[in-house]
Amino acid sequence: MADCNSNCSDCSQTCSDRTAPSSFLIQPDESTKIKKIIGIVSGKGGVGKSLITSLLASEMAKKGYKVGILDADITGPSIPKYFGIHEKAYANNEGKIIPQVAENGVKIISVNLILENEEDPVIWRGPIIAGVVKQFYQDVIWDELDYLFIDMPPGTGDVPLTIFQSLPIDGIVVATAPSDLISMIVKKAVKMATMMNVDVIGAVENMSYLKCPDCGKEIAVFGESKIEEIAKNEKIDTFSRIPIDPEISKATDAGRIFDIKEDYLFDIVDKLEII
Ligand SMILES: Nc1ncnc2c1ncn2[C@@H]1O[C@H](COP(=O)(O)OP(=O)(O)OP(=O)(O)O)[C@@H](O)[C@H]1O
Repeated sequence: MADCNSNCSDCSQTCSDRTAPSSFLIQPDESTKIKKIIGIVSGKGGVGKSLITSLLASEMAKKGYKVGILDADITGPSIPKYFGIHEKAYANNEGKIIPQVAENGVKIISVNLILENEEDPVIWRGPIIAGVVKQFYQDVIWDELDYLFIDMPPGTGDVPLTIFQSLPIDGIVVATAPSDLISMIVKKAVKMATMMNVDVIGAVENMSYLKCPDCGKEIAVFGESKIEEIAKNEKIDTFSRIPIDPEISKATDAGRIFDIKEDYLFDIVDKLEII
């Protein structure tokens, strides 16, 4: 503009500087270089989002990538337990947080690594929780990562919204389970991502079936799989199914999720390599 004095506070013109939407994106520490940030979302808690996050991270680490997990499920953190981590994260001289590193090399930050007692409940209001998640991105020394997976809080509320607005998320993986209720709520999560201009990389149906150990027949314990229908309706081109597998509960209870041999998520993993 011809008569612009660069001081918007004493100018009433409606120029492009004033109308351009301001970005809420936050920056990580200057030593941090993250190539891809992937959120794992679910419309509803209890579908196995943390399991899917842990399996994806472990598969990518197995392929030789540098991987981190930011456990943003602040009120229900399960990631450290799945990787057998009980030590605390600590701060360096500059007050930056050093994440814990699992046996398979995956770097992890979670509220459970900073609470005095991992059984203590987190009774914080939304803005405080969102602030902690932002700190886990800004103030953690992640160094160089090929993939940072974010175990998002369930639902489409205040905290997931803040994460979508503040972190440069490259794509999401949607966690679901074979139930009508969950399928309906999944659509909300997908719509939220679309409204935030975030790509949906794929969907995973957890507890999709149980394989009979004697005859190999697939039993639809929680009802027939809905994943193909969801993928078609929501135009998601990649999906995987995880069965109910006693090896999974054994591995998570033992803190050794990286011992799971079956690559149930290979379709999603392949896609993550090319996005
Ligand atoms: N497919 C599965 N087979 C066997 N056990 C499973 C399976 N999925 C989840 N589990 C077990 O259920 C428990 C809860 O899983 P997980 O933490 O992933 O889900 P959640 O925290 O309830 O859900 P979300 O992370 O979506 O809020 C874990 O102990 C896990 O081992």
